[in-house]
Amino acid sequence: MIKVGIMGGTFDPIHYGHLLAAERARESCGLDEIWFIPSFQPPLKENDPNADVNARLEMVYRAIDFQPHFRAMDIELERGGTSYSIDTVQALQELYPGRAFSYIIGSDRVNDLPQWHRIQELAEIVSFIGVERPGESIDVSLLPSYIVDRLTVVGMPLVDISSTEIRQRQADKRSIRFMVPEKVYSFIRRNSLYEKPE
Ligand SMILES: Nc1ncnc2c1ncn2[C@@H]1O[C@H](COP(=O)(O)OP(=O)(O)OP(=O)(O)O)[C@@H](O)[C@H]1O
Ligand SMILES: O=C(O)c1ccc[n+]([C@@H]2O[C@H](COP(=O)([O-])O)[C@@H](O)[C@H]2O)c1
Repeated sequence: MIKVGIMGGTFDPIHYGHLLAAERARESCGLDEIWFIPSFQPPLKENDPNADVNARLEMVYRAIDFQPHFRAMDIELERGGTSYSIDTVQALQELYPGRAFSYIIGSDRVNDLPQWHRIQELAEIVSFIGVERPGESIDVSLLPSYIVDRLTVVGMPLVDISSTEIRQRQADKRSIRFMVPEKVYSFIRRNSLYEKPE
């Protein structure tokens, strides 16, 4: 079985927190590949993404350029609608047999796993790899056993970067350099993403 880690996200924009989470999950869990999958419409977020789908996908491509184990997939962007993970994983299983899928998620998303759509079915077909991020610790005592049994928490240095902060900094004309890979930085700047209208 080829072991695939799914790194799903809004990626509005992708940043070093996402990339390090994916790399540490790959190393700790012996994953063969990481598939970055931008959501069309993230299920539990109140606001719509700011940048359009093409820009978010392009930034993912730029961020993972030349990384041998990383690839990007537009399956959720093509499907449209709310990007439920159960739909994505079921489609991937049909399209790519012979793979074992794990879902890589930060601590904020680990804690809200019980609210995910058809979570019991999802937990039967994927395992979860959790990474800590600042602001919210993984609390397994609050999770049902069908999730805890399928969850591996891997270590990573806390990276205090969020896409929200990057968008806010860009709107305020503060620096976002070194929060994102250089090729993402130049794309954001060249296309004036996240800037406030004058
Ligand atoms: N700094 C980080 N460290 C570890 N995991 C992260 C980090 N930032 C995001 N993640 C995880 O990556 C996945 C996708 O995150 P997402 O694209 O929503 O980024 P975000 O920075 O949380 O965005 P926003 O600030 O817009 O909510 C989620 O599972 C999230 O928990
Ligand atoms: O399927 C769900 O109900 C569900 C609920 C919340 C998040 N997810 C997925 O988790 C990933 C991270 O979500 P987000 O909102 O932090 O960008 C992304 O792939 C989402 O589609 C999925």
